[in-house]
Amino acid sequence: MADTRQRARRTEAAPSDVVIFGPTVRTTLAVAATAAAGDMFGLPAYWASGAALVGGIGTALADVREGASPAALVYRFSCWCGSGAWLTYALLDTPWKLNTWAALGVGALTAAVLSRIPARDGERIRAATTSSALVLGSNARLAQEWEARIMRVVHMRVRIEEVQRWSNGAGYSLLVDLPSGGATRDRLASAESNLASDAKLRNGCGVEVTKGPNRGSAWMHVSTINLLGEILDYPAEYAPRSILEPVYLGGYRNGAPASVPLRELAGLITGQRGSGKTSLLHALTAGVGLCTDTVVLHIDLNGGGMSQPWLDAWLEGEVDRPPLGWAASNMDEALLLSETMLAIVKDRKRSTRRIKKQANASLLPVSAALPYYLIMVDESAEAMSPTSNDPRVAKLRANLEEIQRIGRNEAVNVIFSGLRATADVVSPNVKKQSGFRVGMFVQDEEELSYLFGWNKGISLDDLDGAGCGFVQFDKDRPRPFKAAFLQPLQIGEISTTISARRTDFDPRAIAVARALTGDAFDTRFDRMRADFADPEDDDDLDLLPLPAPSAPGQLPQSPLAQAGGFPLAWENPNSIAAQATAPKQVALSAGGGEVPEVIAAALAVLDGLGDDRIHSADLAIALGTTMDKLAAALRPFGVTTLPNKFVRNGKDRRGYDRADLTAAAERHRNRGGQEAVLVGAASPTTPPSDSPTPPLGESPTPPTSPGGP
Ligand SMILES: Nc1ncnc2c1ncn2[C@@H]1O[C@H](COP(=O)(O)OP(=O)(O)OP(=O)(O)O)[C@@H](O)[C@H]1O
Repeated sequence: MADTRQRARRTEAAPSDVVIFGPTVRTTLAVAATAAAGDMFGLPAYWASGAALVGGIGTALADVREGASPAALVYRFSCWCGSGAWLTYALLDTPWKLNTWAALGVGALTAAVLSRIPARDGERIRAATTSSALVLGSNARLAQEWEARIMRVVHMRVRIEEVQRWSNGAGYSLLVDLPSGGATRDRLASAESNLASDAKLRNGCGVEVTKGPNRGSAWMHVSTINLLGEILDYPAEYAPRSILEPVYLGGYRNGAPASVPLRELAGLITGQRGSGKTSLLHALTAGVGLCTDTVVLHIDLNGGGMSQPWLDAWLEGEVDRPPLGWAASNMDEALLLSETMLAIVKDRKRSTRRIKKQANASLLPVSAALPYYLIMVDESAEAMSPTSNDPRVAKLRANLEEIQRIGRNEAVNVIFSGLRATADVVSPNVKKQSGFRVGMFVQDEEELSYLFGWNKGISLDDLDGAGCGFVQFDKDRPRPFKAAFLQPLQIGEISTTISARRTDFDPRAIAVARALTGDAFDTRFDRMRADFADPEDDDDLDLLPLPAPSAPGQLPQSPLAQAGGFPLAWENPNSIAAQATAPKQVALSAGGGEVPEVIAAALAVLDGLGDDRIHSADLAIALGTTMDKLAAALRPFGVTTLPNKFVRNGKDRRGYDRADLTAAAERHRNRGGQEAVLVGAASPTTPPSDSPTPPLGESPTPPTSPGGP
């Protein structure tokens, strides 16, 4: 179909005979007229040779600059030499002889016949463009400009076969035909950065070279508007899917979705602190968790930050089970998890032979009844460091590496995430086994080289701060991308969706786990609850400072919008308009005065929403705290969640009622702030009643910037 279209365009654009022969006839008449006039006025013959030589050299230089093909260059130079030679001869003798005019006629005919050679140069570029006359002109110019640029920078005489403008307006792609003689795509790719600088692209924009339709061709993607500086919201569309489909990570510069085929590819994610690794792990947890044939397991030995937001709704009793099949936040639990999963992989190798045979598949067919397990390991240094002296670390590392090595077919996969790809964080084996690699933003280009190898031509200038990175699949070149961003409120939403519909460990895996661990497998959720829940008896909770809601001016502004209303243009992987899921911005109503700050803030949130009820998760997010802490802060004032769930935004959950909050404020006023005094007395850190209380979520010292420019 595409071929047919292209052929049709070529036919449309083919120059007519009039177009080809016209210039030849005009040039011949001009040469004849010059000869006649020169003869009449006695013009010396050397003027003719000199003018022809200068004209020939000038045309050849212009052709080289514009990247004309060698054949076209030789043709045009020969035309100048032929005309010059004839004119010189005619002026030396006389043009008024039959043989002399006949020689000019033969020369003109030869030139006309061969004139298709240079015409083909323009033809192929015109053929590559769309039918719009306006676009045709600019695309042809663009093609010529890049042919000349590649000649100048890479010394390759390429042909641009096709120009495709991106529908989001942020750049274009060029189909490059490499010259014969063994020129490789890699040579072109290694000059990506040089080409971007020659083209004077804006900061954050760049050139990317990817595979073309054959080995002698390449696609060159040129971004002219920096989409990586934009926030890309995770799509608010949670339809059930399968791990056999690629999992959505974010977007490439041209707005196309960046997705990873995780059924068979193990992964490694690196990036300095604050680069957006955890956010990317959230996107992966969401993408894999929403599949109906998967179970996600987390290991995070550095405080469990990766798992916490996913477990909050379950810890608050909003759902009956966690969205994660297992989450380990300490070494003992991680060891138990890794040993269990290793035993499951080994058992699957034996027990699933018949299933594979029946399905006539070499790869284990996964389903809700026989799920795929993904183990995600955050902060790998704690879990995996080959230089650690702790024998438990060595054991955990050995287990996870073995699972990664042998678990592909059996559908048990591992993704590691760490600060660096150096041997002190992950062993070289993990790097080798990981067919899916991500290098998030770093300050030092060397860090990317540890992961992707040296001399890959990738440059930090291609990235634009936290959330940006390079992604590589197998041996493909690393490509810049922007990870999709999940706000805590959206994690809460997705976690309840996953909890409600995810599959569970298959019966055979449960039997293996029980045989290995005894009760420990069945009681893992109890331990998770103990590890991840907030302490119940924290008397300071009601004194938590209230958050200062961000004013709209503090929200990140789209540079595209600033630049003149250019529409934000990330393609939605599900072709469904993504909805922004940022927490609602609310203004604190005045009059906290005698009313406890937490009650005043909750009422302000309801005012902002224009509603009388709010789900606990939504209120906690709006106040920048957890549901546990919020419940504990409201309890002393007699405010608890309503006994029954209610529906908001299509979700049926528990939450708070405005009437309870107003009644609490009233009671508090009438009692002269008695509850606060009682609660506050428990803590020596209680501020005096007349000192201004900092807002909930705001720390006494301002948090430092998360790194990255
Ligand atoms: N995809 C993204 N889009 C926009 N901003 C992002 C994105 N990812 C991260 N950020 C910003 O960067 C901050 C740090 O992100 P994150 O916590 O994921 O980094 P990290 O690499 O895991 O850091 P650490 O190692 O310290 O935990 C976030 O709070 C957010 O402000």
